[in-house]
Amino acid sequence: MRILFESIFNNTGGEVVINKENKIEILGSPTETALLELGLLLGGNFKEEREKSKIVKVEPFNSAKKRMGVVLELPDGGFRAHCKGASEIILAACDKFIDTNGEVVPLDETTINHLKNTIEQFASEALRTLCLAYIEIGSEFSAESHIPFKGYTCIGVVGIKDPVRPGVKESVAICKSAGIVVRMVTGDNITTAKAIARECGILTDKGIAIEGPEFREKSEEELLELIPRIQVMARSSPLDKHTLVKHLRTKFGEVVAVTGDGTNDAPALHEADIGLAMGIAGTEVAKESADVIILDDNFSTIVTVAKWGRSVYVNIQKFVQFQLTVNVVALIVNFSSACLTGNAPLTAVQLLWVNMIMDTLGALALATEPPNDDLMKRSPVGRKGNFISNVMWRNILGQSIYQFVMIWYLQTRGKSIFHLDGPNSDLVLNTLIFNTFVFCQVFNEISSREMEKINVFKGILKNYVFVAVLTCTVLFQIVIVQLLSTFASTYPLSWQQWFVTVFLGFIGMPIAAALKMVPMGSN
Ligand SMILES: Nc1ncnc2c1ncn2[C@@H]1O[C@H](COP(=O)(O)OP(=O)(O)OP(=O)(O)O)[C@@H](O)[C@H]1O
Ligand SMILES: [Ca+2]
Repeated sequence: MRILFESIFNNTGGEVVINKENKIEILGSPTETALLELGLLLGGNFKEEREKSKIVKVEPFNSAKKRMGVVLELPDGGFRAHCKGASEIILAACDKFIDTNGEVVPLDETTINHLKNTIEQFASEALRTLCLAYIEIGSEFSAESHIPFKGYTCIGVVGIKDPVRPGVKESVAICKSAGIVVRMVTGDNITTAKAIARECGILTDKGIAIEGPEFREKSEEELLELIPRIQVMARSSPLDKHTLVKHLRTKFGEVVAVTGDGTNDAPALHEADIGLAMGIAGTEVAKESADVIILDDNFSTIVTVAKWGRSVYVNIQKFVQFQLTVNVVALIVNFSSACLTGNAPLTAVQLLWVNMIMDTLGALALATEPPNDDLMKRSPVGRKGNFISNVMWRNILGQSIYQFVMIWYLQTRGKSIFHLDGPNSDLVLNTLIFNTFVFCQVFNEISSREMEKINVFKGILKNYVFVAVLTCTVLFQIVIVQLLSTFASTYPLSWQQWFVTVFLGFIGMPIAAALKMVPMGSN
C-alpha cells in the first residue's frame, strides 16, 4: 500500500489541489485524474506523500514510449524510480513483483500469465490498462543519468474505464451512410481498442485491427493492400498516425479528416485535409495544428461539421447554377438580337436590375438554405469531383434553352401575339420581354432550391430570407415596370400582359422538374 501511494502520488502528471470553495480538485489528463482519484479513494494523502520524498527527476509521459517515470530521493537515503505506462510494455520490464504478503519476490511464469490474463480481461472490457512498477537504484543517481528500464518490481495493474459517450454509435452510423469511413487510431492496447471500436460500430467483421509496431514494418506494397481495410490501429506512435493519413491522402487520393487532442496527434492533424482538435481536452499544440476546434469535444459535432460543410458546398452549387442560367440567357438574348436587329431588348438599367437579382439577392436567397439531413445520405464529392456537376449542366442548359427560345419567339412574334401596333409597340414588346425574363429568373430561383429533387417547395416557408428576397424581387419588378417607366425604359403593362408574362416565367418550373427526370451519371 505504501509503495502504491508513493507511486500514484509522485509518478503523475496531475495534481490534487484545494480549490477556492475549499473542495478537493484533481487536475490533469483523464488518465492521470482517474489514477489520483483511485489513490484518494484508497485513503491516500497527496500532500503528505509529496512531502515525504523529493522528486529529483521526471520523465514526462511520452506517447512514443507510452510510459512516464520519476526518481525519488528517499528520506533515509538512496533513490527509487517509479514508472507507469502501457501495461504490456511495463510488465516486460519487470522481473519481480510484490506478493500478497507484501514481500518482493521474483516473477514466475504463473504470475506473469496471471497478470497477462488480467490485462487481457480488463482490455476486453474496453478498459485502458496501466501497469505501475518501481525499482531501487541505490545511492548513485544524478539528475543527468537516465532512468533505468529493466529489473522493475511490478506493483500492480489498473484498468480505467473511459465510457463511450452516448450518441457516438449513431454518429458513426451517420458518417457511414454519408460515405465517410471512420477509422480509429489510438495509443491504447489492441484489445481495448477493438472492444471500444466494436462498441461504437467502427470495427466490423470485414475490417482489420492492427498494432502500430506491425504497421511500421510493412513494405510500401503491403501498405497499399492493407490500408483500405484498416479500421483500428492500436499502440500507435505519433508517426504511425501521420503515416496513415499521408498514405490515405497521397496514395489513395482520399480527403482525410483527423480528430485528436494530444500533442501526439499534432503531426497527423497537420497532415490531414481537415484537422479537428478537441477544444476542452485538447492541448495547445493540437489546437494549433488543427483547422477546426470542436468546442464541446463531442464526436457528434463532427457530423454537424460535415453536414454544414456539405450544405455550404451545395448552396454555392445551387447559386452558381442559377447565376449561370441567368448569364447565359441574358448574354445570348442581347448579343444575338444586337447582331441581328441592331438593338438589344434589355436596356442597361434593366440589366443592372437583373444583375442584382442574380448576384446579391440570388446569393442571399440560395446560400441561406439551412442544411438538411439528406445531405448525409449522399456520397462525398471527393478530391477530383467537378464543381459544376453533370446534373448542374443538365439543369443550366435545359433551362437556358427554354428561356432563350421563348424570348426569341416573343421578340419575333410578340407583336402579333399581343396585337401591338402604334408608336409604342417596340417599347411595350421590350417591356414584355424584360418582364418575362425577370419572372423566368424568379421561378428558376425556386427551382434551383433543389438540384435533383422534383419537390422544390419543401421547407421553403421556413427560409425567411428566401421568401423575403423573392417577395422584394417581385414587388420591385412591379414598381420598375409600372412606375419607373422613364428611368428603366419600360411601359406600364395591362393585367392581361402581366398574366401572360408571369405565366411564361412559370412554365420554367415544370420544365425544370421534367429536366430533373433526365438521368445523369453520378458525376
Ligand atoms: N499519463 C500516463 N502515464 C503513463 N502512461 C500513460 C499515460 N497516459 C496514457 N498512458 C499509456 O499510453 C497509452 C496511450 O498512448 P497515447 O497517448 O499515445 O495514445 P492516444 O491515442 O493519445 O490515446 P488517448 O487519446 O485515448 O489518450 C495508454 O494506453 C496508456 O497505456
Ligand atoms: Ca491522446
